[in-house]
Amino acid sequence: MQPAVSIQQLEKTYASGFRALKSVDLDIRRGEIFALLGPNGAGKTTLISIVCGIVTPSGGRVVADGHDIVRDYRAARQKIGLVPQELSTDAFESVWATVRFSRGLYGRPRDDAYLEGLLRDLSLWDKRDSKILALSGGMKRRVLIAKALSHEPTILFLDEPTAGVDVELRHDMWQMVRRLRERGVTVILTTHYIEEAEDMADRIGVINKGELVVVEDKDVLMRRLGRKQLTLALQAPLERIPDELSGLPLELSGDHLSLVYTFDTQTEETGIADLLRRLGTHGIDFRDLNSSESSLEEIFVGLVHGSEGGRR
Ligand SMILES: Nc1ncnc2c1ncn2[C@@H]1O[C@H](COP(=O)(O)OP(=O)(O)OP(=O)(O)O)[C@@H](O)[C@H]1O
Repeated sequence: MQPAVSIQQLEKTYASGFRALKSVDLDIRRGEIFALLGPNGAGKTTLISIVCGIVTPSGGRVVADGHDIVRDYRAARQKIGLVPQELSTDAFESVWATVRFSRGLYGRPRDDAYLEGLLRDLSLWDKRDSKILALSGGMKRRVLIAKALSHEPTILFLDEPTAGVDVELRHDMWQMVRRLRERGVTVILTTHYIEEAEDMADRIGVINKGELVVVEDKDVLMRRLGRKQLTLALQAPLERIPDELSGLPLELSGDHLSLVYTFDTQTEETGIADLLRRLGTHGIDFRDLNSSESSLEEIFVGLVHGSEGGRR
């Protein structure tokens, strides 16, 4: 099946000479929720701005729903909805006029029933006659989403959707994203909140300094890169790890009361049986043990550090 968005060798060097994207290749599958994760300045906004036709690429090619975003700009743009970080809309217009106008901009025929449903879904129906100017920040954000969906796009971009958003809106937003996916809409969101990607995404792409460091199914990413830690609560404080055990991935806690053993979830042999036997030989007794998995956050930090030395 043709991908919803196909990005090939995408390059962006700004007029300042800054290279914001370095040969990015990425296919977004139809109907998936894709999270583009990366620290500030990584190139997330640049990437989506190019796909949405706001920023001109310096090289490479992007095809959105079968349309080349440069050669076939209007057709491509009609398929795409963008919820930007900032509101740039006519403050003196009413909510209703704003979404109707927005739909018209993309050449879609008038469909008041669709727009009514959209505003109801976003709890904006009661505010339809209010001027944007008079709305609260959260309500303005909802208007941005309504505008982005006014022309029934098949691909929706959300740029940092929940930065500075209250819990209720965040909840409504995720419900809406799931509903959109059920209808076959592809959703691409950028975020630097790991939990957001962890909660929402089917796949995750990590971008750092203009390079796509990894693209993976969320579950696979967490499994592949996940590490586990086994913490042993000791019976008695241990002054230091015996030399014979120093080759193991073992750390003594600051209070000398627990040992932490780190192992890979991928390997067949965790080495735990061996560890426990050797601890026994050294007379190190423990009263409790528990294991924990690394979070996506730890994986992310590891990836970003790992890419710092150069290309992978
Ligand atoms: N018009 C511009 N001219 C020069 N450099 C720019 C321009 N726009 C962005 N940049 C630089 O490109 C880099 C990537 O910016 P971008 O906004 O794409 O990052 P981001 O990952 O979206 O970060 P954030 O989460 O902070 O929005 C940054 O270092 C930024 O300073």
